[in-house]
Amino acid sequence: MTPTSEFHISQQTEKLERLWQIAFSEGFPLALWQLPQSTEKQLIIDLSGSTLRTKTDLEELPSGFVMSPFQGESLFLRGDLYYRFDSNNQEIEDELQGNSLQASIFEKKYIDYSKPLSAIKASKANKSQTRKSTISKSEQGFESIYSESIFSKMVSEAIEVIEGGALQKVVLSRTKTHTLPESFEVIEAFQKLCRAYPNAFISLVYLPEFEAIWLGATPETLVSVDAQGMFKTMSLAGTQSAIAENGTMLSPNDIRWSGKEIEEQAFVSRYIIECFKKIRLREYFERGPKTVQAGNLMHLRTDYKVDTKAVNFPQLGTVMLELLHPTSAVCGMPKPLALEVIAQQELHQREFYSGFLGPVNIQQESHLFVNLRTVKIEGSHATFFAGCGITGDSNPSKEWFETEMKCQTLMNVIL
Ligand SMILES: C=C(O[C@H]1C=CC=C(C(=O)O)[C@@H]1O)C(=O)O
Repeated sequence: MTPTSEFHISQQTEKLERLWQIAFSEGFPLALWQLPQSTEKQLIIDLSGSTLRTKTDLEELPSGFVMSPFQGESLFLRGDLYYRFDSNNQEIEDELQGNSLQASIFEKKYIDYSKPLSAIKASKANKSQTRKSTISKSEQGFESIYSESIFSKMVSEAIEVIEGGALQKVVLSRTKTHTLPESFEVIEAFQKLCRAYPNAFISLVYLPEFEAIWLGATPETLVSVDAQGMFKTMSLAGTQSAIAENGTMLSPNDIRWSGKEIEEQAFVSRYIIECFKKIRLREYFERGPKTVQAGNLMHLRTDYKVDTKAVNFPQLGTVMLELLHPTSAVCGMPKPLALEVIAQQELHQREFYSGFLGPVNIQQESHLFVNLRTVKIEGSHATFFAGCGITGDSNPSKEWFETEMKCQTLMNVIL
């Protein structure tokens, strides 16, 4: 190998990290992700200077990345620059790249390979140090507005509403904030999640206007439409640990579900079928429920599929997205009352937790996921979000423990 090609290879493996650091310090919104069961990482950088707020219309939007809060308008990150990297972080350069001129202008302007990556990281650390001072004081370790007794009281009050008869299910959530270790690096954390959870959608999104980075490993597809026009969604609910008491990993066949968990997941399936009924769509394929593993957890999942070409319904993705979100995997049934109970009971704003996110119109595909198993990073603080489905048969301390396990999915890997 010649010294020049060695230099090229080291440039290539560092490129992902350099692009992230540069876009972050210059204040460009950007998103990095790995689709489930793929080893390819994709990155887009929005150079427009302001993030667009828009309805997620899959027929109208150009290539980009959608980040939607639980309630309110979605943000759209334009894919001005688009990169793909293989499992060794080597850039994949082929005809799909499509923006080579803009990319080379950007890279010439901002990337200085004579400056070691460590120096760029150090200047970035100084920036986030400045941000840190704007965040409320925190003890070392962890803090939360929720204690087990506060959360259990919320769950008990929700059960009382359910017993009153008007509400069938509600998903209540909580947060938990930690100080990040000194050695914490977002790209490294992202890579760790990619390795730990190959079946999840792993994402890292920087939103300068919120001064926050969102990192996540969600197991739940909300709406996906592939290049062949195949629409997919899923009903995911019911949670158990995937780890036995002796510390060994369980297999899905070892799991037995209680009536409460079966009912909780059936509510989500029924909700999806109601959405199909609203648009008089009968030609959907349904498979499940089956037990699936999501990292340290097991869930019950039913998959739904529609061939939009066969039913001549190209806008199905957009129409279903509008009907589905928020599903009763994150909200409840009936939806309006569940939203009221969430607003009354929860002490935090959900922000982007339990919203949806994902690439839109990239290589003629759109893949939107429910933003679960997610953490918001602001300066040196990480806020974890987790929720659980409450039905009439819920037990408050079990629900607390369930949210604890859901926070662990990310905490185990990044803290
Ligand atoms: C609301 C969350 O999970 C949903 C998805 C799977 C299982 C769930 C449950 O068992 O409650 C939730 O519906 C979360 O992870 O914060």
